[in-house]
Amino acid sequence: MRLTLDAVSVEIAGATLLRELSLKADSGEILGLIGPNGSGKSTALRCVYRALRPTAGTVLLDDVDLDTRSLRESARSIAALTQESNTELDFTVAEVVALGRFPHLHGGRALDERERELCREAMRRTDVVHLAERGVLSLSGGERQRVLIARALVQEPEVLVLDEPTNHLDVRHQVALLSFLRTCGLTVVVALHDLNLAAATCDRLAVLDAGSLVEAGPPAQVLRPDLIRRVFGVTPSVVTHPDTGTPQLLYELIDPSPTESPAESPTERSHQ
Ligand SMILES: Nc1ncnc2c1ncn2[C@@H]1O[C@H](COP(=O)(O)OP(=O)(O)OP(=O)(O)O)[C@@H](O)[C@H]1O
Repeated sequence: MRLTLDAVSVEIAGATLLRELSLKADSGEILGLIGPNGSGKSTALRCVYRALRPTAGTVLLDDVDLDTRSLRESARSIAALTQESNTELDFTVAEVVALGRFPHLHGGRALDERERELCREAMRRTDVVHLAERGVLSLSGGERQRVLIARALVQEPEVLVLDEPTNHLDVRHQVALLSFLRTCGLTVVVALHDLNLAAATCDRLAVLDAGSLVEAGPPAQVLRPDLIRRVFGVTPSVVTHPDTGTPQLLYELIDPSPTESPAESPTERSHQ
C-alpha cells in the first residue's frame, strides 16, 4: 500500500509542530524520518497511526483518506511501534503478542489455529519464545521492545510505523530487526536517530527540521556533510560501506555548543 502525507500541518496550543509536510512511501518501500530532537518525526508518525489528527492536510493509504476510515479499520492496515507503545498491565508476553490480533477479532471470538501459529512465528522472529510465560513488566527494555515488535507483526499490517524501534536493542537484535524490515515487503515508515542504520535500512530518507521537510531522497543523496552540518550541527566524514555501497558517517568528538544553533556551531565556523 502506498502511504501519502499531503501538506500535513499540526498546530497545538499555538505552536506549529509540522508545517505542510508532504511525503510518500510507495508500496513495499522503507521511508526513514531523520532529524534532530523535536524536529517533528514522532508528530508525523502519530498522524499516520492516528494518535493525532492533522490540523490541515491529509494522510492517504493508496488513495483513501484515513480520516474516512474507522480507527479499527485503519488498525487492520497500519501497525505502530511507538514511544507510547508501553504495556502497563502485567500480561504475559504471549498475551501481549496475541493482543496484536485485536483489530481482526469480532464478538469476543478466540484466536484460531492460524492466528496462534502467527503469534508463535512472530515470537520466533523476534527471539522472545523463551519469554512467553514471563510477565512483560519483568522484562528488560530490549526484551520488551522485541515483544512489542512481535505484537505489531501479528496484526498483519500492510504499513508498519516504527518510532525509534532500535531503542534498547543490542546490536544483534538491531541488525535482526532492520534486516527483517528490508525483507518483509511491507510499506515501512521509521524514525531513526542512528543515521548509519537509517542509511543501511531505508530506500529513501526524509530530513525534518523544526517541523518542516528539508530534503527527501535516497540515502546517498541526502546524507551529505553540508546537509548534516546544517541540520544537526556536526560535520561527519561520509564514507562508502565497502560491501553494501551505502553511505556511512564517521564523527569526530568535537562538542557543538548546545547554546548555538547548528548553522552557528564551532564546526561550521572552523570551515569558513
Ligand atoms: N502535545 C504537545 N503540545 C505541545 N508541543 C508538543 C506536543 N507534542 C510534541 N510537542 C513538541 O513538538 C515538537 C516536535 O516533537 P516530536 O516528538 O514530533 O519530535 P521528534 O522529532 O520526534 O523528537 P525526538 O527526536 O526528540 O523524539 C517538539 O518541540 C515537542 O516538544
